[in-house]
Amino acid sequence: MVSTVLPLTLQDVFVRRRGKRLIGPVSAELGPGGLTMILGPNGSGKTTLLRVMHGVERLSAGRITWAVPQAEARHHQAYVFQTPIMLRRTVADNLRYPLQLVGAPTAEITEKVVNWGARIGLQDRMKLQATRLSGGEKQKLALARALIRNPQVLFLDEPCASLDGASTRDIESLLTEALGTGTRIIMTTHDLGQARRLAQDVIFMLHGTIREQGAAPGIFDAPACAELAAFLRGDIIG
Ligand SMILES: Nc1ncnc2c1ncn2[C@@H]1O[C@H](COP(=O)(O)OP(=O)(O)OP(=O)(O)O)[C@@H](O)[C@H]1O
Repeated sequence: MVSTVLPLTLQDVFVRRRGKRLIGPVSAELGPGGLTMILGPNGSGKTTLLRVMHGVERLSAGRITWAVPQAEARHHQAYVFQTPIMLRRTVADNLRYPLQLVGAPTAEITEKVVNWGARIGLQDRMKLQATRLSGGEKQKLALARALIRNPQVLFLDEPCASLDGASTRDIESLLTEALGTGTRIIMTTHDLGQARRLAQDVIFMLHGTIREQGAAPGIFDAPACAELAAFLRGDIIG
């Protein structure tokens, strides 16, 4: 897949709510390809930054631009929340829904739903209410529902929080496959092992600003700032 929506550029972005600065100033450019991991302590602004990039957080100042108009860029993005939101419908219907929204042909929908149901190991539970799945199964379904439309850019907010090792491995496999087909991934995690396994580059947030940014694995082995070094050691910072 060749990305047409990237690069994504943030220029002096601020988000303020009720007199409090959540993030800012933040400037960054994200080019095509690869996985950017946003790291930082609780409250450092990771989720806010992700939501800003996805265009669902109102800016107080600054600019966000894509290579195409923002409305068009939105069509090529998907966002997976930390707590997966299931439609109160069957597993198959959850997979079908994003394809129906874009008016995909019925034969294509059927084929993709069967294919993705099998890829996430739910082929025997396609008629089960999605709300009855386990946490790990729900998160895999949420990810499949995001990937089924083959987005150019995928945002994920802590997709493996509170999942066990097996579910985390399954999710990471799906992400690696998506990367292989050209999907640009931007995500947050508190799991430093996962960050090292997946990241091609890192944005380290502290107090609402990007404190450090750089390519992996170098940034893990030789962080420039003391705060990132401490964070990677597992020290409590912030
Ligand atoms: N709508 C809002 N109004 C006021 N404050 C908010 C709002 N949304 C977020 N915040 C605050 O902004 C700060 C950044 O929040 P954010 O969720 O982006 O951090 P985070 O790095 O993702 O944290 P965590 O690791 O705990 O998920 C926090 O102090 C949070 O309480």
